[in-house]
Amino acid sequence: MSDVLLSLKGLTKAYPGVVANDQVSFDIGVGEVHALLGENGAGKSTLVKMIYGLVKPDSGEMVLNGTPYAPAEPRAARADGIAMVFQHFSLFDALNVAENIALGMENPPPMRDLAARIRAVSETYGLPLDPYRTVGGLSAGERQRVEIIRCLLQDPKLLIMDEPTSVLTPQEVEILFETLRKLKSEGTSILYISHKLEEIRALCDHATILRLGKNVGECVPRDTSARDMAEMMVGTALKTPERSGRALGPVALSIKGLSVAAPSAFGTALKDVTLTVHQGEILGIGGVAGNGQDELLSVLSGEVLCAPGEVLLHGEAIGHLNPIRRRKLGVLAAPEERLGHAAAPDMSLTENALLTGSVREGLAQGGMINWGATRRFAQQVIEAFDVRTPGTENAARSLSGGNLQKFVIGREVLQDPDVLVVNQPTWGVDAAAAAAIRQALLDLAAKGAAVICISQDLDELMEISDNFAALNEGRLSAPRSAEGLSVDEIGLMMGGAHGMEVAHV
Ligand SMILES: Nc1ncnc2c1ncn2[C@@H]1O[C@H](COP(=O)(O)OP(=O)(O)OP(=O)(O)O)[C@@H](O)[C@H]1O
Repeated sequence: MSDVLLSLKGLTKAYPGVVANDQVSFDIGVGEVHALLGENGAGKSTLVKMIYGLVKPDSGEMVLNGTPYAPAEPRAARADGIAMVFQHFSLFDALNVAENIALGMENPPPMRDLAARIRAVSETYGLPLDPYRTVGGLSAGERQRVEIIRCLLQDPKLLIMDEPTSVLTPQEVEILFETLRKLKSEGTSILYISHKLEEIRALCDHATILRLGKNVGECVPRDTSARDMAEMMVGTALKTPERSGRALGPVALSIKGLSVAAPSAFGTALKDVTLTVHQGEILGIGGVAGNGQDELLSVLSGEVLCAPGEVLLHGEAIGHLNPIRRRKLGVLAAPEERLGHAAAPDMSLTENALLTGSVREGLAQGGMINWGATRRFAQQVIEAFDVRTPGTENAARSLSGGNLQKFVIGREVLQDPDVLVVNQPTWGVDAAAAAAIRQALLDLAAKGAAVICISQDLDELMEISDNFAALNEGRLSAPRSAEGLSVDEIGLMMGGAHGMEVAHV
């Protein structure tokens, strides 16, 4: 094996009710792309937060380049050559790229010099980016480039990436991988967290697998099948979602020629959207993030209102009805942003269950909340969707990303919707849980519900959809039967790579 850059020895970190990392040890080599795999809640984020100085281990030690390493804060980690690109970007929409990058620097150089350095790094690493563009106008992939370039300006020895490809198109993933391969060839090590096992097989030299906070094995991804890796994470054999033959019923929900102005300066206007979904149908809607997905969900859920006849439910006009009134009629939605939109981070799971469940589950009557029933409903969601948490009174914020996602989807599915609209239902969810969520959507459709599944995961859409349409700059393509649709055809429906340039590394 190559020289060791970072050695983790017996790292342990406990939270109330759960040992997030239990005696985790492994080495990351110089110039190695090392994958960190594990189910939701296995402890991956906790581990990288310890490396990046955001969380202090209860016990154990780290050795960086032969020297004891115990960063008290991220600034210390950065000074020692550790950089991290987070799942959620922390950028200011109203500022330009260079200004955003300057904000994160201890001693930013004059703007012109910084812009020149950004240009140089972006050219060297094949990540085209104009330093003077306003961040609010950038696609998700371009925003990620800002974060990556911010890291590369520090000349890191170890770059940590948490789920970097979940916001990218297939073309953008290729560009990112070229960049990472170049970094590796220069001796930079990369610690790479992802649930996308085929991507790990294509990119990573080595993988460490965590289960319930423990290191349960290592493998060479190239020589291990995705299925075997998934089974190592879960400890049992994996089930592939099964779709039973379903006959589609009458039209459940429809929109005809709907145009809606952009909700904010950086939002997307919906343009002449026409959509029909039948009872028993899963309509998959693909597209690159930021092409009107949130806006479409808001129009369907009732967060954004329109003229009554612009949205029809079983032929009845509902465009003017707010989310509560639509819920009463059976139109439920689970938005993409789980912390802050789908769930209130500081509220308990019980309180979050009440937020969307009160109407259909009868949890509040005559102005009084029935907390017993609410708790039972939250518990039911936890059990049915295998949400790993100590209990219903835990704050939504304390759940790992994937577990909160399971809660958010489960909470809607269990309310027996007539029409369910979901956006990125398995975002950040591990393979086994993603399969369970997809199966739940298929089962719901099999019972006669109409499901609209907005997602950037094309494999997911192909696995569960009956019909497929793509959103591109607020326009929805005509739907096509998902059966036999090729990736190239889908790419064309999505409008290509959204102004992306091919990397010239
Ligand atoms: N701040 C916290 N307070 C309480 N519990 C926490 C906290 N952070 C993490 N945990 C718990 O520690 C465990 C490990 O969580 P972690 O976020 O590290 O998992 P993960 O492998 O990154 O999961 P995912 O793939 O879903 O992001 C989980 O059970 C989680 O609920």
